[in-house]
Amino acid sequence: MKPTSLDKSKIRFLLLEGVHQSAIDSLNAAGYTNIEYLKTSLSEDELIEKIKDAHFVGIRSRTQLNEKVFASARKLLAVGCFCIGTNQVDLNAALVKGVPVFNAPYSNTRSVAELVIGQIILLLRGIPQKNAAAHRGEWQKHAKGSFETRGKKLGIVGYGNIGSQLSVLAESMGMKVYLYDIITKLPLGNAIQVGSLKELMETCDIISLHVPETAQTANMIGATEISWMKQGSILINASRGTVVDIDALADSLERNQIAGAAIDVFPVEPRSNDDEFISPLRKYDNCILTPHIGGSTMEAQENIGLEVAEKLTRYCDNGSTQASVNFPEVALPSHPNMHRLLHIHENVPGVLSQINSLFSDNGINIRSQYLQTNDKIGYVVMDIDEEHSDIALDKLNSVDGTIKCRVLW
Ligand SMILES: NC(=O)C1=CN([C@@H]2O[C@H](COP(=O)(O)OP(=O)(O)OC[C@H]3O[C@@H](n4cnc5c(N)ncnc54)[C@H](O)[C@@H]3O)[C@@H](O)[C@H]2O)C=CC1
Ligand SMILES: O=C(O)CCC(=O)C(=O)O
Repeated sequence: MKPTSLDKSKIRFLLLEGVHQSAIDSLNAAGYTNIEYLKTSLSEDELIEKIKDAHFVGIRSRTQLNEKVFASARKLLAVGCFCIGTNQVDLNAALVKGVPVFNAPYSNTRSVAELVIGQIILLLRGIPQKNAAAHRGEWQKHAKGSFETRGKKLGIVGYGNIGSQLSVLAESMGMKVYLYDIITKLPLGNAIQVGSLKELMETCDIISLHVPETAQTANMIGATEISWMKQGSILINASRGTVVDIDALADSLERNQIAGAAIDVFPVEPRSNDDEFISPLRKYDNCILTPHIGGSTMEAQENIGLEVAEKLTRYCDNGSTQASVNFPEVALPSHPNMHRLLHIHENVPGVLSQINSLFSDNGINIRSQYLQTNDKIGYVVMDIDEEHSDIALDKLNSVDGTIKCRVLW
């Protein structure tokens, strides 16, 4: 097998936040062994230092890849988010630097949905309080405030991959499912889409949040929205910490307006397992607090490791950007016996014609050409004969608006 243009042993991966061993195994199997593996995330300063030499960086939800960090990422080719959410990455800063970002949009969705089902059962039975009391030596044997899930109304905010799976699981236990989403959805089973968040919050016994972190979802559930909830209802958040105003939730628990809550994600989360978790919710026994582990099962983490490592490998070996969250998507066939040029450029008029003229002026025959653009950048891939590779790369680097350029063989 011929090597790729960059010697694989020199391609450096920085994997943070203890991504699953399956990612390392997959990269090794593809010939990538230059891997720095850390169990924790890094502070901005540490990250700026480490990322300087990395061609690929793999993170989970804690590592913040902002514009300042990208500015020092001189060699960075791509980012792998070993999770669903990509809000921790400045996707635009990555884009304009010519760095595609990949994630794993499905692998942990079932794990989150299952956790929420468990939380609903526990909260409806008042188990968190009874459990805490038993640990203190108290015996609270009574049925007051304990309910079955059957017949209860579950309101799902954000009916995507997680919300819709939760819907199916909840219906199988006899719950009535309502949903609110900014997009008209095909409700699964007998679920009913309602027209407003207010209607959902006023109707349901349990509200579970499954929206991404966006400008629109920031503090989406504040004091006003919580005041719409029925007396004795339940709030669950396994989406992002920015979605719920924690002080407003604490106030509602303090006043016993809602019967309980389960919160997996927080506006500020400890950077490592050695740091203290600080939250006003700690004092409420009827609030299940989990350390952002909605998607943390062995099955999900193993699958995520494989999925994202494969996406990074495919981009490195073949140039394919399929399923990237920020980049023009180009799905590429293999390129046996040819050299492949990857050119990322600012999306301004005339780049392609400049490339084509430079190539024709220099007798470079383009065997195949693929182009995709978005509003900011263009990504053109060309397969050419080996003998023209050096001159072609040289010419491509002289094209106005070039952001990044490399060759694969
Ligand atoms: N706790 C954990 O460990 C995990 C948390 N997550 C979080 O869960 C989120 C949801 O995941 P998926 O279901 O896979 O995402 P998804 O993209 O499949 O679904 C999100 C849904 O929310 C809807 N939505 C967006 N903005 C909205 C708004 N303002 N109001 C109402 N609906 C809105 C979208 O239309 C979409 O249907 C992720 O973005 C991630 O932040 C994901 C995995 C694990
Ligand atoms: O496992 C993680 O670190 C984060 C999981 C998550 O929140 C996600 O997949 O979006």
